[in-house]
Amino acid sequence: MPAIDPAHIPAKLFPVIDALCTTGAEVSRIIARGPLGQALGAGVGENSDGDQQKALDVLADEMFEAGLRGAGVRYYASEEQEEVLSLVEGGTYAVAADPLDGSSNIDVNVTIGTIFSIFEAAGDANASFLRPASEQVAAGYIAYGPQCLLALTFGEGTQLYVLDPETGSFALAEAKMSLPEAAKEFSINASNRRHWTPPVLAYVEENEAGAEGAKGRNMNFRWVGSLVAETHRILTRGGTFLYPSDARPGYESGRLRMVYEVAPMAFLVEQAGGLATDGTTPIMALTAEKLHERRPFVFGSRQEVERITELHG
Ligand SMILES: O=P(O)(O)OC[C@H]1O[C@](O)(COP(=O)(O)O)[C@@H](O)[C@@H]1O
Ligand SMILES: [Mg+2]
Ligand SMILES: [Mg+2]
Repeated sequence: MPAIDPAHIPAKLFPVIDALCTTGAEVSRIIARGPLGQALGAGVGENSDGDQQKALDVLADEMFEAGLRGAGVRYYASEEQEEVLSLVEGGTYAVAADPLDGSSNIDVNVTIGTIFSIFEAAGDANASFLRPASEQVAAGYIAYGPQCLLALTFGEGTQLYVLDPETGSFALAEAKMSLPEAAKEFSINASNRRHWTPPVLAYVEENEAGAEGAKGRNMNFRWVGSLVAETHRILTRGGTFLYPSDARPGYESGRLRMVYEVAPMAFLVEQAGGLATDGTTPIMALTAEKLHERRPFVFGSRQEVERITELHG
């Protein structure tokens, strides 16, 4: 039995998507065993961005690399690897991944995930990924939460699948996700308030003023610390997410990485009817210049993202 219902997946891409799902289901089983298995949240080193690596970051990276190699993928770029890995000579696709997103939540049983972006392989390893986000042929995330979910796009809407624990295969739950145009919730790491730029502070203050302010309605606040969980909530019931640039050293372009976090999430969000920008410019119009480069990231309900752009004007 394939690891995902093939009905809505382009045939050419099916082996790659099936490998991502097979691996995702295995990662999900390891996470579900938690402390009964190996110490998933233990620190084991540092990645090229200087982030601490947890045991599960490294394990998930190895598992996705092996799965994609088995599916004939040409190039694999990962948050956990300094350089692009060449997997299978002559392979058609290049896959970038954040194998384990939300590492700080591994030990506390809060939703974590895997994010991936797929391009057709280009002339060389780096050129396969350093290109406009609009050239992605597919993107998705797997959310390891109360349910194990997969959101997936091929540029014709965003599909939602759920891993059926009875069969071990992802089944279609929603053929076309639709992100509400108006938002009732916003998400930003509020502990960085003193470092924000004036437009970001102005947006948050508008939300805080609620019904008594210019906005004329109340906004609720949420911060999980897992981009995958945050994106899934916003795709489901609307909202906005901001990880802007701020005045901390090293945060000139925010925290999130363009190639394997920002670009794939932007593709999924826009295909569900939302907007995704760096504060002003649509992410899908941007091109990464370096594999691990960061980008300020703002996405979510259309009306809110437009308001944030206006405040930056
Ligand atoms: O530490 P902060 O500022 O809350 O940042 C949280 C953000 O960092 C991330 O955890 C980065 O991802 P990784 O766990 O893959 O490094 C995002 O999932 C999340 O949105
Ligand atoms: Mg991440
Ligand atoms: Mg990660």
